[in-house]
Amino acid sequence: MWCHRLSHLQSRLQDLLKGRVICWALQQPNFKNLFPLAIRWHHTASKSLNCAWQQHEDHFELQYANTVMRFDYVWLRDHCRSASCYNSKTHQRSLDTASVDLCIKPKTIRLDETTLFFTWPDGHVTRYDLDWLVQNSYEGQKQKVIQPRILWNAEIYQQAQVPPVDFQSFLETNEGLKKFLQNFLLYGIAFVENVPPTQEHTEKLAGRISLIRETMYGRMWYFTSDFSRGDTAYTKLALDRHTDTTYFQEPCGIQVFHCLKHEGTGGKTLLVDGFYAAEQVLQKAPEEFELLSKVPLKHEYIENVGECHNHMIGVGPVLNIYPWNKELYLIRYNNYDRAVINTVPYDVVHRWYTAHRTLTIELRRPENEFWVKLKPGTVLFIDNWRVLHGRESFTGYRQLCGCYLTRDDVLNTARLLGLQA
Ligand SMILES: C[N+](C)(C)CCCC[C@H](N)C(=O)O
Ligand SMILES: O=C(O)CCC(=O)C(=O)O
Ligand SMILES: [Fe+2]
Repeated sequence: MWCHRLSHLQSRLQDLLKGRVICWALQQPNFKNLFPLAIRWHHTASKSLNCAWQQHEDHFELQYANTVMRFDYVWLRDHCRSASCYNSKTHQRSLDTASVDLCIKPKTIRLDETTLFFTWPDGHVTRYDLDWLVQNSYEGQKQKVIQPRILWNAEIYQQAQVPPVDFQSFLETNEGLKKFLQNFLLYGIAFVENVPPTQEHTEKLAGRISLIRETMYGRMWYFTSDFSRGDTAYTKLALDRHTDTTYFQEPCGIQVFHCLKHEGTGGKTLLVDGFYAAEQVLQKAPEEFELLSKVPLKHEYIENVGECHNHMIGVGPVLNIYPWNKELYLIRYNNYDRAVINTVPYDVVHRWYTAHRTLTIELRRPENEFWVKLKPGTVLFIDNWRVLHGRESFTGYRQLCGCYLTRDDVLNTARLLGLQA
């Protein structure tokens, strides 16, 4: 199962390398071979509809829209959309699933046009629209594109010439906002220009797409190299590529940076697409990719500076993938904040270090590094679940403001504007 998925991803790496949009949908297995030939199928009267179904002992099988689907009877009863089972105003289930007999089977099944009618033993009737079943079945879902992304290295990103969105159009038009979010979803980074260089305007910008995620650093943060907090970010030192807040159970979804002032040298920002690097690992060493996605580790933040006392711990693997389709959705990579490894037995930990090295080599390839000098007026949004950031050491006075955003609310805004997220 795992190997099947890996080879499928590998075969599309050529596309990735060219920086094209990729789809993460699984290949559909050939169900035809799974069934004996002597099955009595119910076919639709109209040939054009091209639908066939049959009632098995423990499941219902449907062929429609070039998809072979199998449904469990409890699942079917649980997804009844009748007025007594489902509130279509609130989109919430009213049916108590625990009241459904786990051995339930329909008494009768009938098809009328494009609607299936199931009559259950107690006389309750459920209707299913055929298209609804295709869209909501496991098999139908697997064929869907999940999140279109353009994985990038420096050249791919620069050649794409993604235009920054103007402050006014971002704030005042849905087109501007949508364009911005589209770029953000595709690349994991996006820029807004001509922003008045103040904390208030940065906050206004953030509020347009999401809720600000308040953390122990505050709601909006505003920092210089004064070591006011117990973290290297508050110094002039260089910071290697990393994602932030790896020590939260759910790392912050989005990071917003606005450089309000810099009188000095250095201080360029480094950006690296973590998903691009992970794909390289998947291609070159699939078993290492798998290990990085399976071994949980702790990250930790211990602070005792002045009035600030914090101790945060987050546990999870470096690569987080959805179990049902193996889509990578979150990279947790911060070598500064990685805690003592005590969740991994000795015979696995060495292989883990090897896998971590492979990923680090990919993340550090100069061709994967996109460097940019942040200037007052330009606000950078970073998908902290995908793109790593870092900075060059610097001299002089440098002032950065920004905030974290809740990921759910950014995606909510994107969906409301009609984007796939
Ligand atoms: C952005 N801001 C300056 C507020 C916080 C910096 C947090 C730094 C921490 N080591 C981490 O990577 O999470
Ligand atoms: O100073 C910078 O440019 C970024 C520092 C950093 O990594 C952070 O604040 O999360
Ligand atoms: Fe950071």
